[in-house]
Amino acid sequence: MDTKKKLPPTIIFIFGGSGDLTKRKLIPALYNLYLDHFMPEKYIVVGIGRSPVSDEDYRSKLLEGMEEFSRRKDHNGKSWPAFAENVFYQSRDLESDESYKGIYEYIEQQGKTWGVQPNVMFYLSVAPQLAPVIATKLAQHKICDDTQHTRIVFEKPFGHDLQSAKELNKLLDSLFKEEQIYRIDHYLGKETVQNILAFRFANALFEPIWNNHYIDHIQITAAETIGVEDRGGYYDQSGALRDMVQNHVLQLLCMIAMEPPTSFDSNEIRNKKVDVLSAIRRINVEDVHENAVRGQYAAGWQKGKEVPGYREEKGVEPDSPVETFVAAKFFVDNWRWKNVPFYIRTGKRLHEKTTLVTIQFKEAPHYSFPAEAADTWRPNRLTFSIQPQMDIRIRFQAKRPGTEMVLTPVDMVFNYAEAYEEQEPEAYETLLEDVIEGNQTLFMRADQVEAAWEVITPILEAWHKRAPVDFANYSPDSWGPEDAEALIARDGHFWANLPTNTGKSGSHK
Ligand SMILES: NC(=O)C1=CN([C@@H]2O[C@H](COP(=O)(O)OP(=O)(O)OC[C@H]3O[C@@H](n4cnc5c(N)ncnc54)[C@H](OP(=O)(O)O)[C@@H]3O)[C@@H](O)[C@H]2O)C=CC1
Ligand SMILES: O=C1O[C@H](COP(=O)(O)O)[C@@H](O)[C@H](O)[C@H]1O
Repeated sequence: MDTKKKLPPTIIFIFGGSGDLTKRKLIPALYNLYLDHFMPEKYIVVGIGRSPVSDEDYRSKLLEGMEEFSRRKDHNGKSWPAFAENVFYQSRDLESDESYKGIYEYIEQQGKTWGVQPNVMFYLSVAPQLAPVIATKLAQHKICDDTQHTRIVFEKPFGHDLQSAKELNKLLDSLFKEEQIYRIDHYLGKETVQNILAFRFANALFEPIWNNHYIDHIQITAAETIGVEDRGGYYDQSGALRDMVQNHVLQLLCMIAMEPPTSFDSNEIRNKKVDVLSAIRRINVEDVHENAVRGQYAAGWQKGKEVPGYREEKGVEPDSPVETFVAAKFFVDNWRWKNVPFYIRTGKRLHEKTTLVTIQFKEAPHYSFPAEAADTWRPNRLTFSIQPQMDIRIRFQAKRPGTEMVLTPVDMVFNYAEAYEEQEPEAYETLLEDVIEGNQTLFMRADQVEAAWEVITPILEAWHKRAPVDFANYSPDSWGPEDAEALIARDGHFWANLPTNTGKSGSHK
């Protein structure tokens, strides 16, 4: 069978088709979907930007680096040239009405050629300030009507703060149906993130202990080694709290903390996540310094390479107060999670690229072993290693081989690469496939976005009021500022990293 599902003919407009995200993520994802037979039989991809580029040059530019980003080489008779035949470029200014007349006519014409009204996806891969302009013009020109035929995809950031997110949601609500709107959080498309739900809700084993009776605390780490690269202009208006915590980190928290859904219906899942976000205790602005820490990377060395400090990056103000690191402590005020701290940290130019969710269980209630047997006794720990290492591991005590009773912590590991031959899809592949098929489960609903903004608003306010202290306060290749260690150490814990013997069962520090 050539296509897994019979999908209607589809036109995919990528607004911002000449941009970075399109080249690095969107086109490789669409190409991989095509290779895997997940694209509709009839499709057209139209990149739109202002730069004048011919179709041929556009395709050549997209192909540069494709080897690096595409998972697979040509197979099953499918190839880049055959895919690219249906990829076009149009030079249009998306602030001008003329452009939308042209887009309208293009869709009409293509519908006639195919003999059917096509599904149309508009992917807004443009700067966020263009989003309301484009949405308004799409509606004014009756291009994005309120039928299921048209879908509109919004990249992050969705709003700059609670107020602007509300305004954008209000505008979109006045123009489109919620079923047409896809707000992307690419972490939700990651295979290992989706597997948190499978792990929790497809297995009966863990649910009875998934609560404050057995869980001591939870940690979420989303660490990156890169700096802001060429996105300094954007990042300096954003910072780590907006860029990572408001969306990706809080969504991970929701996956861990949500109640079991009654079905896999997209609204049911999203309702359960909104419940978590609404239950997160709002930190008083005056108490933010006790619950949240910020940092900014200094100049220094990383993996043998000299790297600039944040304030020396292109597009960044030389006295920028913007944070490149955040650590915070949250509580989810409900029956399940009462008094269980959720520690989160994220930052750039850290020691390792790693995204980890760690569930730390409480200590065994009674040590029946002799004290000398258990000097490295550790409480049980479950770790979801999201990336780049992809595994789920459970730490437990085992007897070390020998005549003496000596206990050491070991890991039982489920490793994706060892368990499955198939290569996992990139997040954008999963998400684009869902938009093509009209499945909103992995996309943010309006109330979800607003609830997440509400969680971070007190921190934004407190940091806006108080000048940052001691910036730049952490070195490249470190784990962030010392205050982040203090935040968790005050509660008698320390940040968890993956054991160095990653991927194999073995002893655990
Ligand atoms: N790049 C990344 O890694 C990530 C990006 N994002 C988000 O994705 C979006 C796009 O980011 P990115 O690709 O990096 O941005 P770029 O700056 O690389 O690209 C912006 C695109 O917008 C086009 N554009 C700008 N103004 C107009 C206009 N008036 N009319 C038509 N086209 C216009 C540009 O075309 P031209 O220059 O030809 O006019 C270009 O194609 C942003 O919202 C960003 O926050 C989210 C996560 C990661
Ligand atoms: O959304 C964003 O995510 C990336 C990190 O994504 P990952 O999939 O590589 O973990 C981050 O670098 C970027 O600043 C942020 O906008």
